[in-house]
Amino acid sequence: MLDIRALEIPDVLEITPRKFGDDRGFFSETFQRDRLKAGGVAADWMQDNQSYSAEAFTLRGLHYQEPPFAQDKLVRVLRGAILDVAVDIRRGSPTYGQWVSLEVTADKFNQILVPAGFAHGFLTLVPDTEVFYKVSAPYSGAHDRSIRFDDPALGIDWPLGGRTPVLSAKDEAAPLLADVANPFVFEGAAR
Ligand SMILES: Cc1cn([C@H]2C[C@H](O)[C@@H](COP(=O)(O)OP(=O)(O)O[C@H]3O[C@@H](C)C(=O)[C@@H](O)[C@H]3O)O2)c(=O)[nH]c1=O
Repeated sequence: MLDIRALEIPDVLEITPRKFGDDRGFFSETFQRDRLKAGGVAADWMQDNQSYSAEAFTLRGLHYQEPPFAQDKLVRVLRGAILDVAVDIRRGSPTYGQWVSLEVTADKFNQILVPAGFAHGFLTLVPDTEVFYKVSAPYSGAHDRSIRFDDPALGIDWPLGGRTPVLSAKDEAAPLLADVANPFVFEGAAR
């Protein structure tokens, strides 16, 4: 069993797998291909990624890979909590340049599905946060792109409370959406 909920941009989904609790703890099928497929999420999952961020207010993003290495991403949190953000960068999309966010946490046990054609990033809300995600295409450094997390054209409301986030050198130097090569074109809603 799987709870699937469309977010404000309906190609972005919150997915919550069933959790079976008992005296020992719990059990859950955190990924089940056919059940996801039945819910409209048919990706050829290719690679699993895990990242650990030591500090709260670590911001990774906004990232995407250009075709033919564009990735759907299915993101969950093993430890800690993040605010996950997806930005629609599909030219011609009715929601082009708009973003959605979702708190994804180990406690909520939820996941977010971010399709290809979206730039993706997250902010850790607590220290020692571990994120685990499946992607539908392998990593290609030559196709990897970043957009500035604070691009004024996007106006993402990161809950930083005036703090400067911990960023990689790559993300620190990232260009604005208007200045990146962006080959994505809207071809209708994914589901
Ligand atoms: C993403 C990735 C990175 N790497 C290497 C490249 C680099 O030396 C090191 C760290 O890479 P990054 O700084 O890009 O890691 P990070 O900033 O965590 O990048 C990730 O951010 C989130 C928001 C995403 O959406 C992911 O797709 C990915 O872009 O790991 C791989 O070998 N395979 C991969 O799939």
